[in-house]
Amino acid sequence: MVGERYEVEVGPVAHGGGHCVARHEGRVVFVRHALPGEKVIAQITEGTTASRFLRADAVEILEPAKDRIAPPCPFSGPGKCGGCDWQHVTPGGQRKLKVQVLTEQLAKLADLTPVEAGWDGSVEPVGGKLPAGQVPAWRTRVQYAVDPATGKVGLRKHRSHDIQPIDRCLIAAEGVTELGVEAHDWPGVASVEAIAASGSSDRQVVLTPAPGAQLPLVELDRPVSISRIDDQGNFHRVHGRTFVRERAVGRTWRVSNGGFWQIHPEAPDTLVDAVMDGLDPQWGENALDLYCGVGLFAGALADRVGEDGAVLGIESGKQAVDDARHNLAALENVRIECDRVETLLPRTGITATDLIVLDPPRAGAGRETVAHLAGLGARRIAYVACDPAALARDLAFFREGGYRPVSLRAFDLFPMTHHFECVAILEPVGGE
Ligand SMILES: C[S@@+](CC[C@H](N)C(=O)[O-])C[C@H]1O[C@@H](n2cnc3c(N)ncnc32)[C@H](O)[C@@H]1O
Repeated sequence: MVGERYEVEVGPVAHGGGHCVARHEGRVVFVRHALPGEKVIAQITEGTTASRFLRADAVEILEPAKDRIAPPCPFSGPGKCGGCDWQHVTPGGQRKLKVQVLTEQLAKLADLTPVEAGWDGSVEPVGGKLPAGQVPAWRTRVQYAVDPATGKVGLRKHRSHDIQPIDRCLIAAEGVTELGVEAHDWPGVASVEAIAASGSSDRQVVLTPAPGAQLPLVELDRPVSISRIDDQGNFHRVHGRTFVRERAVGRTWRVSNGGFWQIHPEAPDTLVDAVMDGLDPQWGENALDLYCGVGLFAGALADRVGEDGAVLGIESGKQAVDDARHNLAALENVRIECDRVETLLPRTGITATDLIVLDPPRAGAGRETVAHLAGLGARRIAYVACDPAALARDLAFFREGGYRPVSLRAFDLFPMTHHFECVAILEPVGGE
């Protein structure tokens, strides 16, 4: 089957892999590099005659959609780099696809229309609208793979360990490009993560050595800190600092190796603004910041609830907790606990709070955690989500707990890919 080609009519975009749904002889085919409404030649990339569904790449476009453009990136296309899904789509067209995905996930998993979710049905562009064919350079963290045969970096192909060699990533932030990682040889290295902090000149590379190899001497085009990851996933300083300083929401944030920080430079301010607008924290209120990372939302909440209020952050990453405590050390009304939310919440003894922010990983918070949160009687809850399916599932659980979304916003914080970020504000059903 793999390698066979069929003419198909392309149906709607599907959640998750940057692909659209088509059918061949009754069987679903997930087609990448296609757009809804197109007629294409799809070449099968995965599946057998026994598979429930097939995967394919659109290798020839017979009838193009009006949102199709020539991919500006030479490394994008069938069988090439798996990093971007939608280089072949206008910026507006990409946001339309994201709108369709969110609409479908809300309907399917939460039984909500956009209006019922408090959503205006748009995915908001971030950082200004760009004309078709121009690519925003937004990725402040890029994970390169190294080809062991050549020592040159590249990016992984879609659903593959194979590497597409590259000499430039168009979505990489200027600070990452300036490091010149692509121009160097990396013998003995399995992967290179390049980080360019926003609002500071901190630059860092994190190297994963190939098994049994010695790290090479690294000389890049500008000063850079270097760390390495051992085979247990622990970070070690090689040169310079083991953290970068990011600037956002009026503060400087220490983010150590392995700690979470939003990749788009405008994401922290965009998301904090959306959460604070939605929650409208009042002086003296108590708030929870769950899955708090290095303390982004906790800091903003603490400023607003003031010394009469209190904020508790919970985060499971030990290094992120150290960073959060360091970043917010000047705020006496903030406490950060290191544990898993689902483990710690039932043990905190907290039975009520005014406000909750939760920003869980892709899997979402899940039924039990949501049920616990719904029992705390919060006036408002802000749910920050990087996966629309997990958001929709958790919104359905919140409904069981007596909460409904009163507003939902979606932000195009990962242009050229199928990813986007949402902020939902929930209130108890029945109001105040
Ligand atoms: C999407 S990030 C959000 C971080 C932070 N709110 C921010 O915007 O910078 C999710 C965070 O949750 C943490 N995490 C993952 N699973 C967790 C769990 N079960 N309990 C607590 N924290 C968890 C991760 O380490 C990560 O820092």
